[in-house]
Amino acid sequence: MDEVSLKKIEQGVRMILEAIGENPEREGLVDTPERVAKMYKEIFSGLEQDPSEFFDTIYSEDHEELVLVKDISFYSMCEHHLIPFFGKAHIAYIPQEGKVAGLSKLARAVESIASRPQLQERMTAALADLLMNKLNPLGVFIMLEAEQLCMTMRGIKKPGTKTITTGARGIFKTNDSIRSEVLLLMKN
Ligand SMILES: Nc1nc2c(ncn2[C@@H]2O[C@H](COP(=O)(O)OP(=O)(O)OP(=O)(O)O)[C@@H](O)[C@H]2O)c(=O)[nH]1
Ligand SMILES: [Zn+2]
Repeated sequence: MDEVSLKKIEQGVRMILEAIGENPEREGLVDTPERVAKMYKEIFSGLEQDPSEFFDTIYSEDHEELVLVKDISFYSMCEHHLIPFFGKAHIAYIPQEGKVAGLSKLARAVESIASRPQLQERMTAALADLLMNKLNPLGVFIMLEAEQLCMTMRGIKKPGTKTITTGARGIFKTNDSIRSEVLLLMKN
């Protein structure tokens, strides 16, 4: 995000503050537009990234069994209301042809795909498709569990509700016992 874009955000935030009846020049708020612009640059940084690059280096490892990284925490921004949804991502795949990703790259992909205006379903599918494309595994299974603040702190106001989304590809779509196994491991 360049200087011009940051200034645009600052102007927008100043207008919002005025519109809600606040004084953007008062001491506590005077630096707020600049802070918010910096914050947006950070939390939307995924828009300037291509998460597929995290999988340009893959390892050759003779492991054709399940790999599961669970409880990857994430924060994203609901694109309908621009307030956060946040929770945990669980990522499972079964490599084939010895193609294995560095484990941290799975968490980097979550971070990058979360760091843009998002919907939980799209984020889930994007992770599943990314791993299918880059690793060509036997299958991928993604689960995201999140609290959507637009449902809990405003609107219908149902604190404690959680949204769970899954994305199954390859063998996880066709083989019930492998799917059950991964679901059990994710929920334990
Ligand atoms: N499917 C899906 N819906 C989402 C997600 N995040 C927010 N929403 C929903 O997007 C919808 C937007 O509905 P609108 O009627 O356009 O907006 P609204 O008047 O603010 O709706 P309420 O939230 O019901 O007050 C709401 O039902 C939200 O719960 C998401 O990640 N996935
Ligand atoms: Zn929302």
